[in-house]
Formats: sequence, structure tokens, C-alpha cells
Amino acid sequence: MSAADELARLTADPCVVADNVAMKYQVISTEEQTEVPRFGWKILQRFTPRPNTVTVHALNRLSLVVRRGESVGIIGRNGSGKSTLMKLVSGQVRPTGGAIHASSTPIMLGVNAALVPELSGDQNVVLGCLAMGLSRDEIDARFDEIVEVSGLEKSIHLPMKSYSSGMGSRLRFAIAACGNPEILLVDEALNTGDAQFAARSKRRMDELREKAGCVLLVSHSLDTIKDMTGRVVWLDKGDLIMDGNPKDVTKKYMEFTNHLARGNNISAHGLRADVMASLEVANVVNQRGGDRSFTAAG
Ligand SMILES: Nc1ncnc2c1ncn2[C@@H]1O[C@H](COP(=O)(O)OP(=O)(O)OP(=O)(O)O)[C@@H](O)[C@H]1O
Repeated sequence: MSAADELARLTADPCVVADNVAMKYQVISTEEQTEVPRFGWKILQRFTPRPNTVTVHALNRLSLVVRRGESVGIIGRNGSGKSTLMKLVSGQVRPTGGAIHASSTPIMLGVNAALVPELSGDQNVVLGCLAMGLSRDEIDARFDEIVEVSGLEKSIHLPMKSYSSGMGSRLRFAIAACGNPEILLVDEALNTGDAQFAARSKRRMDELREKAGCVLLVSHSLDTIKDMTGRVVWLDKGDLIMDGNPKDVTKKYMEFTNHLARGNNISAHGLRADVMASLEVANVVNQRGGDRSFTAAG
């Protein structure tokens, strides 16, 4: 058993485990397939994808263990699989390979809090909290704190449809974070806030971590990632490239994107291959199901 296997086995009570997980999407392309198999085409037809169906490999097989108390940032270029990983963890989509295990229901910021634009911020606080399973007494007890975290002040009494996108995101964050979720997933939403909100949301995320929860944060802002997380995962074209401390991972990622920006594709891909080759893969062994498990269908 490798050191990585042993580490994963010994990891006490992880919050989220991605066990050799993969995700492929089947999409319809308008591009026509010109090559029609002529010989034995009836047999080939059974094994050939339909002419205009394309398989997108959003995530190639990857394993990841997120422990209690960790705040993990996920970075990568557009289309690298970050949101797909979050959707898999939240259970919005099922993996096409492997399994995701979570110790409790992950709360995806901005998705679980289904708010109504016509209602005011304070009415939406009640609605969002009820949707997360809080009782009226719990909502009353936490109401002021939610408004404080949102930073909306008097605007909390205005209809949500009058909010800027940043104000809406702040309210959703405040609601999602108030339920003290054990697993909080944040996809980009924090970038829309101003500096004051960044400080407040960081404080709230730190509190969540201290309460033995974990946070997964997707962002294109490397400053947000460095400020808010203690570990960073770099994805590229569905591959897990690097997993380590924020300073090292963001540095390598920036070197990679700088090479690409200058058109040095060979250097960029050399760097990618070198970094990926030294990645220690967490092979997950003896994994219990957890409270919530999403395994590949079929
Ligand atoms: N519902 C879907 N159907 C088909 N393909 C999808 C779907 N969602 C994502 N993809 C594809 O999967 C790949 C990964 O997408 P994903 O949204 O996870 O990337 P991302 O890293 O979050 O990108 P971004 O930084 O642009 O938000 C992309 O090639 C994308 O086109």
C-alpha cells in the first residue's frame, strides 16, 4: 500500500471524498459526420456513437479527500471542470464513473437558497432559511447575524429584484452560511462583493471551518483563493494537476497561464506535465458510504 493509500485510509472522518470520479456529458453537435462506415455498417452502427452526439470529458478519473476544518480552493482555466466537480459534490449531477461520498448534505451557495425576486431581502431570509430546514425560532435567533453578514443594512427591506448582482450574491451567501452547513460549496459568488464584504465573508468562512465544517471555493480570482483558503486544487481539461498550499499552486498556475498568454504552448504543456507527474494521488480505500453518496449510474 502506497503512502497516499495509507494517508487516505487513516484520514479520520473526512467531509468529502471523491473516489476515482469521472464525468462525461453527451451533447448534440450540429457538425455533421461525413464518414459513413461502408463495410459491415449494421454491426458497426451498434458501437458507433450517433452521428451528431459528442462526448465531453468534463472530469477524468480523479480522487480527492477533503478533511474536516479544511477550506479548499479550486482553480483552473475556463472549462477545466471546476463547476462540474462542485455539482458532483452537491449531488446536482451523478458521476459517470467512481463515487462521491459526503458526511452530510453539502450546501451549494446560491442554488439551495431559492429566493423570490419580488419579495424583500428580509422576507427572502425567512424563505431561504425555511428551505434549509431551520425552524422559525432558529431563524429569529439568527436573523440579525444574517443581515449583518450580508452587509445590506436598510436595503434588506427592499425587493430583491432591485438589488445589484453583488447584493444578491451577498444575501445568498449570508443565508447559505447561516445554517452552519458542515459542507459549504461556493462557486464564484464571492467575487461580486466589495472589499468590506470580502472581509465579512472570510470571517464567516473561518467560523464555519472552526466549527469542524469544510468549504470548497471555486474562483478565478487568485487573490480571493489565497485569502480564503488553506489548500488549493488546480484542474485543467478535466485533470487534477496539482494539490497543495495556496502559494505554491497559484504560483505554478500563474506560470502556466503566463506561458499560454505569451504563446509558449510547449513550455506551458511541459510545466503541466511535470507538475502532474509529481502529484501524489489519493487512492481512496475502505471508504464508507457516508450520509450521502453519489455513485456512477449503471
Ligand atoms: N451540462 C453540460 N452539458 C454538456 N457539457 C457540459 C455541461 N456542463 C459543462 N460541460 C462541459 O464540461 C467541461 C467542464 O465545464 P465546467 O463548467 O465544469 O468548467 P469550469 O472549470 O467550471 O469552467 P468556467 O471557469 O468557465 O466556469 C466544459 O468542456 C463544458 O463545456
